[in-house]
Amino acid sequence: MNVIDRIIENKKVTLTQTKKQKPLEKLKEEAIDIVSTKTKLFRFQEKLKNKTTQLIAEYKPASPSKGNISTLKAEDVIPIYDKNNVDMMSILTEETYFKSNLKNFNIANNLTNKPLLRKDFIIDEYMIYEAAVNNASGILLISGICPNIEEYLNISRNLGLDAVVECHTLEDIESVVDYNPEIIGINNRNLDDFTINLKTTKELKKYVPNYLISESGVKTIEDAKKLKEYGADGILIGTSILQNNTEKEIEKFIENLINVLKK
Ligand SMILES: O=C(O)c1ccccc1NCC(=O)[C@H](O)[C@H](O)COP(=O)(O)O
Repeated sequence: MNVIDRIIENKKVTLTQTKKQKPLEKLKEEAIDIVSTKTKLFRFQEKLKNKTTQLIAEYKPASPSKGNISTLKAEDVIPIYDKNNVDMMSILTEETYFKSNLKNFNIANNLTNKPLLRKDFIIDEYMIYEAAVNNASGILLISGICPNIEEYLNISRNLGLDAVVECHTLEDIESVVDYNPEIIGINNRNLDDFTINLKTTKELKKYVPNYLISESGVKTIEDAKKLKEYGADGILIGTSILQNNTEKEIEKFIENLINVLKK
């Protein structure tokens, strides 16, 4: 079994337990209540309308491809992202391989007003309602992993959540384009072998009908500049930000990223 299959199997088990504590119908009611009081919906799209490339900084303490990345806690990292003016944030909520969780998502929500993406492997509508209840602005739906992109896109839209539909190949895009996804995330990382190729964004840009977020594999400021030149509306970066050891180094890296993306 490869890592992705193991993540999904694991998620099925934890979801069964979570649903016992709070059944879907109850969660749906809570989500609908919360959404009805929200003044701002679809905040990712709102940001992506900007002419400059948006920086989405990710909180990701570990990953299957890198192992442990950072020992910094969400409460240390989110204020650094917030005060250094990243545009949006992505918070991993997968526990086993990425060592983060919904608790970190809530910590982030308490420490910033910026739009937050719930980054996880969404395999059940339950997880979308959970994102809404936890005040997410967006969720990730991965082509080839999400069981029903069309239905889940519609659930997200009804909840005022932006769905980033992640694709890695032209076939992935072709399989979702008829559902008119507002945002496509082009993953530069191949999830079968974890190799990175930033040109994936360049090659697939012309097939993306609306907004494009380029995900993964930015190591240097030069890499971010390239993705901007390829036409990304937003760039999602995790590892290379968090591999910096000190607050000062993280700040400097973000400042340099923003300088190239906002030029
Ligand atoms: O990052 C991984 O190793 C990984 C492995 C398997 C599935 C997903 C994975 N990453 C999820 C992501 O989408 C990235 O965290 C995100 O795009 C940021 O990437 P990076 O800047 O390379 O950390």
